[in-house]
Amino acid sequence: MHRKLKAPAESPARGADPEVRATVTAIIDDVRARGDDAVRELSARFDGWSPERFRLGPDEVEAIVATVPAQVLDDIRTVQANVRRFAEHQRASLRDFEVETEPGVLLGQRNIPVAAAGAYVPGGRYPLVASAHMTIVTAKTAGVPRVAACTPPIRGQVPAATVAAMHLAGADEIYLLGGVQAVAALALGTAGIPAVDILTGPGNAYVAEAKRQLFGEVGIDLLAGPTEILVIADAYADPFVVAVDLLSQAEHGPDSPAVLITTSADLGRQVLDHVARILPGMPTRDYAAPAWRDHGQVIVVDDLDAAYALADEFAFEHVQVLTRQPREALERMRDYGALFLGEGTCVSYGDKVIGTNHTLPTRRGARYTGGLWVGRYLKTVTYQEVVDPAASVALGRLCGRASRVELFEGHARSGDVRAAKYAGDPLPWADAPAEAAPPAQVTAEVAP
Ligand SMILES: NC(=O)c1ccc[n+]([C@@H]2O[C@H](COP(=O)([O-])OP(=O)(O)OC[C@H]3O[C@@H](n4cnc5c(N)ncnc54)[C@H](O)[C@@H]3O)[C@@H](O)[C@H]2O)c1
Ligand SMILES: [Zn+2]
Repeated sequence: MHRKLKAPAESPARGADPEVRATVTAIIDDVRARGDDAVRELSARFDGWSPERFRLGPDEVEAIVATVPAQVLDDIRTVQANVRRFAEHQRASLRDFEVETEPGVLLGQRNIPVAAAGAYVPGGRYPLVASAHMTIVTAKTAGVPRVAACTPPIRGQVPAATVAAMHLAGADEIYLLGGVQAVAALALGTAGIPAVDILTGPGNAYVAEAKRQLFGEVGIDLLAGPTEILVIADAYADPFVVAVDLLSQAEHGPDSPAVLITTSADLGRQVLDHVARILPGMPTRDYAAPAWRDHGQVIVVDDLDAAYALADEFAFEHVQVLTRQPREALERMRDYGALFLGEGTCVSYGDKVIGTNHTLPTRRGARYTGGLWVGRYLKTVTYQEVVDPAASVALGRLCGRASRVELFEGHARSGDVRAAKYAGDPLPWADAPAEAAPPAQVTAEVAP
């Protein structure tokens, strides 16, 4: 049982809205057909930006980095070190291995970095400096040799701190280009922007939909669309902190939902009061106010069991747990992009500084994936070798029988020839090809 102290004005978005889907298809088709000419026109139309070249040369990068204050550069280095350290631990958790599963049978696994990754760094509303760390540092930690990074100009201006972060993260190519046209160019390749093998990074609904439509022709990390926050709080939580944290994510954009699930109706009411008081004075209220009005919710539940169960149904990108025993959520919850345990941390730490990746699944993608991590830039591939002829004979006979059950005579013969070569098994089909009987299908009558 639960009741809503504040219901959303709009039901939560699931999947792309048809207008976004159609716009994105048209842009991708245009880039596919006309390459760089289309990219230039689209960038002019959506971002008022159509330079001779979208790629920044080394001198331009150097000049832009030189305009960034030293403290900002220092902080970028500190945060990138945090992201790199965590990514290195993740990399170390992935092993290449080879096992002898039976005498003479060697099976192995290797993790191979993709050759080229595209890193999308959002910048429509805010210069998302931190996204550069998340995609580029992580790709480089995985060992990706070529990382091509894109970010849009912001209202015709070069986002200098973002470019500095891209450069310090180790991007091999930096393009001032955003939106669907950037994603399509990276995925499909143009004369000026060579294609990549995987596209990664967060973005608005258009960018996320573009990745969805291009998936297959190019790899993607996950659909990391408009940010979501869900707070689980009991009577122990500080309602002021809860209100501040909910609004911290509502400011991402008017389509960013913020949801509180609480066991305390009293806390819920206090949070609503604080929000009403703080929101009008927020410099980012143009985004945060409609986000809260249309997508904000405060839900009261009977107990924490109900809170965890309901939170799993939301399967939100960020889940912050402000309860007496926050670590309990580790055992109790299944569906979230990232968990933030206790008052000592918050989603903003994850977004900006702490070192876990902020590129996370939205719109219930957390049911089937976690966020971006070093493993996304690696392909886990397998190999095999049989070094004992006796083992190949046993496998060859097994393969012959197993393949004939499936009526795959050609597959069966690859097993037969090895059993013949190493153990002298007869090859009736080779000696008398015309007389070989067709295999009998294994079927059963099923009573109606
Ligand atoms: N899920 C995550 O991990 C995560 C992390 C950080 C940020 N985000 C999200 O990233 C998003 C960033 O969005 P943003 O808009 O600021 O930057 P963005 O870079 O994603 O998108 C800006 C681009 O969108 C294109 N665009 C805008 N309106 C368009 C239209 N009507 N038709 C076609 N193209 C259009 C423009 O080309 C522009 O360059 C936010 O929604 C934020 O919540 C998500
Ligand atoms: Zn955020």
